[in-house]
Amino acid sequence: MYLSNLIGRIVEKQYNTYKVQTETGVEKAHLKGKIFQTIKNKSEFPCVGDWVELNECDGTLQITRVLERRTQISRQTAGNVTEEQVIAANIDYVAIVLGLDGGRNYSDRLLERLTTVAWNSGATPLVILNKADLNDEAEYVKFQAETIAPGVDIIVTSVEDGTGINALTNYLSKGKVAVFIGPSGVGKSTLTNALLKKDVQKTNEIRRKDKRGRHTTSTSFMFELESGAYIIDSPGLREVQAWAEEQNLDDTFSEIAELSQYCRFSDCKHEGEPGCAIQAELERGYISPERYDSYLHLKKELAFLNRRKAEKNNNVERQYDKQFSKMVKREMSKKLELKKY
Ligand SMILES: Nc1nc2c(ncn2[C@@H]2O[C@H](COP(=O)(O)OP(=O)(O)OP(=O)(O)O)[C@@H](O)[C@H]2O)c(=O)[nH]1
Ligand SMILES: [Zn+2]
Repeated sequence: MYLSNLIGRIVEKQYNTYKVQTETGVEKAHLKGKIFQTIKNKSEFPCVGDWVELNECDGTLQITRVLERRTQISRQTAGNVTEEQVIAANIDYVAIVLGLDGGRNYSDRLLERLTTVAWNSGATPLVILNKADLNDEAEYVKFQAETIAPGVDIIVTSVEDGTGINALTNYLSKGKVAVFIGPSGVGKSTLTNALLKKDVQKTNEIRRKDKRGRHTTSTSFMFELESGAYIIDSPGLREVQAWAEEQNLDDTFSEIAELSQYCRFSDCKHEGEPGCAIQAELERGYISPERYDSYLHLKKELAFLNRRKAEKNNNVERQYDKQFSKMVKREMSKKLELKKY
């Protein structure tokens, strides 16, 4: 039997093996060889959350096409290559989880960085300040975080005593997809388990498998909650390296973006130019020096990333140029040879 143009959604990815949710259930699927001819870079490979077209041939499913993504969260490929790797697609919320238990589990700078990555995804960023039971000043940290991530909803939670779990559940209605990002140990898996309720056992099994092979596994999952919402858990999202555009900084640092229209020069870099509105507000104390430094730092980091991206594109173009000139030479020499006769 041969069926074509079935539609499914990828719910699990391990290297190049996929599991796809179709109308009839979850099934294994492979990439159709032909798809490699149309894929130009790593970011176009199907990932968890992608809607795909499938062919069924003798009981095996083949992924033939990835449908256009509404949103996507990416990171930089590990190592020195500047390449975008999409980790999850068609997500509605990027939930940035931070811990209120002190140490490295919360910092304004980390929040700025992760908010920038979240804005770049096209999904709605959401901040979860977890472990409220371990901090008497949770509401104060929330207040502070609101100034660091303007325009982003912030939920204070504790899996320990149940604080905020209902508030979080309100976002996760039928069909919505959320991914948790944040440093290790802030409670991402614990939160997932709390949201899953009935299916705790199942997650634990999966988590154990995941934990055992943390360094070797690359399995990403999409879990369905009772409400019909989904949560994506991916090792790739645990150590998210910034992959964003400079313009995403305007969302993260919206007050700086707004103020910069009052700078004397329209291309003001806010680094000591005369008539700089940012500098003026910095002196008045409206913008903190730490936030200003963080802004410049992230801006430089993203500019660097963009330069490397551009260089890479140039290299690709140069390669095409080389191939083209080789082809021209070949054609020319053919013509010359023809002339000889
Ligand atoms: N007191 C308290 N402890 C919590 C809370 N949430 C999680 N924990 C504990 O924090 C520890 C780390 O939680 P995990 O869920 O493994 O953290 P994670 O973010 O998934 O960490 P990685 O899997 O390494 O990325 C565990 O011992 C949890 O029991 C909370 O709200 N309150
Ligand atoms: Zn300026």
